[in-house]
Amino acid sequence: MRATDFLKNSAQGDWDAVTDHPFCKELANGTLPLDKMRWYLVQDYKFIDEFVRLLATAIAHAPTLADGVPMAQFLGLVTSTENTYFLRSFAALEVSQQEQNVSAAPATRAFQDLMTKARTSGRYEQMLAVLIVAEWSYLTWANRYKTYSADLPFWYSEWIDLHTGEGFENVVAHLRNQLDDVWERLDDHQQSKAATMFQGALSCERAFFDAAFANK
Ligand SMILES: Cc1ncc(CN)c(N)n1
Repeated sequence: MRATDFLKNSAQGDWDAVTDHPFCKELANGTLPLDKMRWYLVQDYKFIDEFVRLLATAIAHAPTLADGVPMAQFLGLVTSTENTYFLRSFAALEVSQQEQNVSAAPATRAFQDLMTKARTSGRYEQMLAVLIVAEWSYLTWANRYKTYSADLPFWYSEWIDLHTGEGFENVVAHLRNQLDDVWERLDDHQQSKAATMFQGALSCERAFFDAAFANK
């Protein structure tokens, strides 16, 4: 079995909760209350700040240029198309700079701390474990909803678009292949640390959606 399938299976309850969350269902059918989306966008932009640092560090730890290039291209997308999606959504939903400047919520802080831990671990497999959870879980939920209605507002529809499609499928496949490849060369201790990082990230994803759905 692939290491990444083994890791997912080891946290199936959280995986199912994240990839079939009511927050995503309401986002996709356009019934998500705008205040919940505003909360999510403000807090997720804080998530992105630390995510970009983690991805950049993983690129620096990639064994070869060929291993790093797909991640570098993805970093380019996150810091261009995805970044402007946030800025356009803040403007359209009238989220002022002051509202964007609120502190990170506990669920956001916990996720930032986990990403910082992975980033400063010096261990490629731990960085990959967090990146894989973040992108594979989003690909899985977003794939459920890619045939959304044509009148869905862009702040909902483009969030699905950013997490579906061939390019994003390839990013997730690449990240998974990277971890699957290094896994067999890790000792038990290193595998266990990476598994803890994977499970911790999934638990953070679940808490983040729960907090956004409860709007707190
Ligand atoms: C919390 C969270 N997790 C994952 C993603 C995927 N890009 C995100 N934007 N935010």
